[in-house]
Amino acid sequence: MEVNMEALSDYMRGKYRDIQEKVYEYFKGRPELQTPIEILKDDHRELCLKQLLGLVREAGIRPFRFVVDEPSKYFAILEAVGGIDMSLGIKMGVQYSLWGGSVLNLGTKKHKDKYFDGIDNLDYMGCFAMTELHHGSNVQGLQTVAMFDPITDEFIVDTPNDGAIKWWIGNAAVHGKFATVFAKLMLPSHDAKGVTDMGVHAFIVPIRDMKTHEVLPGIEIHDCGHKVGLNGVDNGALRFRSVRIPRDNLLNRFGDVSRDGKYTSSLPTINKRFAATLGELVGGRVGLAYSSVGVLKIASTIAIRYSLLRQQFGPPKQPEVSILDYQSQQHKLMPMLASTYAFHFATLDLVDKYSEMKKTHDDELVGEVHALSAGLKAYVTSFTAKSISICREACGGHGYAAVNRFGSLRNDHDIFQTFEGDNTVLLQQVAGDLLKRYQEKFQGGAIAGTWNYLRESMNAYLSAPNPVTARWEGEEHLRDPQFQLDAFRYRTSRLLHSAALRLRKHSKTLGTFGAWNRCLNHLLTLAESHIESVILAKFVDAVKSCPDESSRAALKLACDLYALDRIWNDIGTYRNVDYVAPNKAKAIHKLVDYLSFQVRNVAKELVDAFDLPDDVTRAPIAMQKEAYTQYTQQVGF
Ligand SMILES: Cc1cc2nc3c(=O)[nH]c(=O)nc-3n(C[C@H](O)[C@H](O)[C@H](O)COP(=O)(O)OP(=O)(O)OC[C@H]3O[C@@H](n4cnc5c(N)ncnc54)[C@H](O)[C@@H]3O)c2cc1C
Repeated sequence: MEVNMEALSDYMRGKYRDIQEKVYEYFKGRPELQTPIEILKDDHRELCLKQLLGLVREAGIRPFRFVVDEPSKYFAILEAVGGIDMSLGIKMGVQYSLWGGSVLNLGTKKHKDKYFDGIDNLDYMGCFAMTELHHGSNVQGLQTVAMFDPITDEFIVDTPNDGAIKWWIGNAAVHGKFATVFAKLMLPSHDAKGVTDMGVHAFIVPIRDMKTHEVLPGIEIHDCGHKVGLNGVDNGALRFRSVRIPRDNLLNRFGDVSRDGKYTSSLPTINKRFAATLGELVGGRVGLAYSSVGVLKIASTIAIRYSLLRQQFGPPKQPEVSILDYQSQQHKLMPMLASTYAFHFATLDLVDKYSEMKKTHDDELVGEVHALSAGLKAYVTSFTAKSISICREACGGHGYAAVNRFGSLRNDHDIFQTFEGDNTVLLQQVAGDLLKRYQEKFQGGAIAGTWNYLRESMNAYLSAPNPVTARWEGEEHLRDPQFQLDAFRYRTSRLLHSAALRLRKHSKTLGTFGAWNRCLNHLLTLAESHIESVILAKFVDAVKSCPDESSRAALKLACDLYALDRIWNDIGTYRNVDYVAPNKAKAIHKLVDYLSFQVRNVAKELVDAFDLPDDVTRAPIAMQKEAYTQYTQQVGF
């Protein structure tokens, strides 16, 4: 199959390739800003700061203005910067999406006026201090307090016990001047308790002197130390002892305190305010899902370029064959390549939806972006984390040389599964959301947006599988997107329906919490199944919309492989309920192997279309010219 490379690259490029190229060009021209393979933690942190300063002050790329106004552009910069050094991507994310984003999204005009320029030009380096030693995922369990003092018109921020020490806070150990601190807002009251807890709010707390950079009185900061990866980011732990901040430092978009100590909010309950506050922070998740695809592109590009080059064994008296010609290598790498494409389109769509949500604040879209960002972040980052190890192994011994990148990619990316919401916790939000929609459906309500498909597939599920189609095994049928989508959706509907029944049954004896835990693995499978369905639907659309015929054909191969590989991975489920008869299961398996072989034949083109220059992939074994020579030179020959 001949693929029109220009057309395919164009289709994949997206609107913001120019700014990504500007990032690549800048770092190409500044070799002293390249992160060396071996670097000490403290040097890495300083280098990472220099990289960020260079990007903003020298290259003139100012990401902050895009955080709210043009998020797609912001995420494109984030992806490119992450390709330079993932620590840089995360440091930039801490500065602009977390610290900056909290000021813009949780604060009001007075905060924007006061802090925007300093955050933008990096004079005001800042932190996002949510996690505590004892509480990460359970944000409502945070214990830091901010007590209002009506006499001085200030809040007094305190760490009441060791468990409440803020932990893991990016930019805190060395560079941060400010922190957005999440704390329980306490107001003095006239009842027996003497205080009222208004729930978790965000406050701007200066942590270092603007001129001397000394840590301010009442604040104690320690370094969280050397980490498994991302050592260019200075994560620190903070303790507050009666630190006074002006009342104005409360980020007061969702709740405010007046001069005389009265609390006002447009939202009626602590839970609603908490949900609104956390809801404003989904941008971080969108960014991680999107950047994780960027990492997967780099890892799969290195592994596939090398697998095309590398030759081992062959038929007797004939030249050796490329290792990508082995079925086992195709099995490791081709479904991964297909998934990378699938995730590319799904996360681009998420970014578009997020940008739209930021403009319209439409309620339906807000709900959709929340569930989708949680699901995609969890699903994609888990997949990428596993894939990097597969890539390393697929490249044999040379995959283990640090210069070929898999070690740092794996170590730096690993934590994507945990921060901005632990994946297991996020998937539960997706499952909870699906159950809510399910109940709404049975109460006669409408199912819209991403969940739309459940309307039909739930009905299909509730009637028995069709014994005739269960036997259809022709390639045309198996490659029909309708069959693939129906199969994915059938599985989700089945898991959803059975989860709802099981939860109802167990909650009678175990209560809601106990029943949820009893069904937890089932619920996680449900969430993953839903996300896979959403991803497939986006991929199918992307194939259809591709204007160039040859690119469309290559994408269709990848899409079919993505779909059938997933069905094959879960074939037990389909067989158990006779959705797929034995002959069909066998045909699916054969077709997955055949499609892997077909995708192998366009693997070079599919990888090239990611358009990652050699100075971004950087692994010598994956250079597009003279890879072996560059590799030997690397070690000194
Ligand atoms: C490098 C790094 C940088 C970070 N940067 C920041 C930062 O700048 N600011 C900030 O505020 N925080 C930051 N964090 C903290 C990060 O957000 C938290 O680590 C994350 O939210 C997870 O919380 P936890 O570590 O307490 O994990 P836990 O919640 O304790 O999770 C531990 C395990 O328990 C499981 N678990 C927890 N709850 C459930 C449940 N309900 N059901 C099933 N399983 C469950 C999880 O799946 C996980 O496997 C950072 C962390 C790291 C490591």
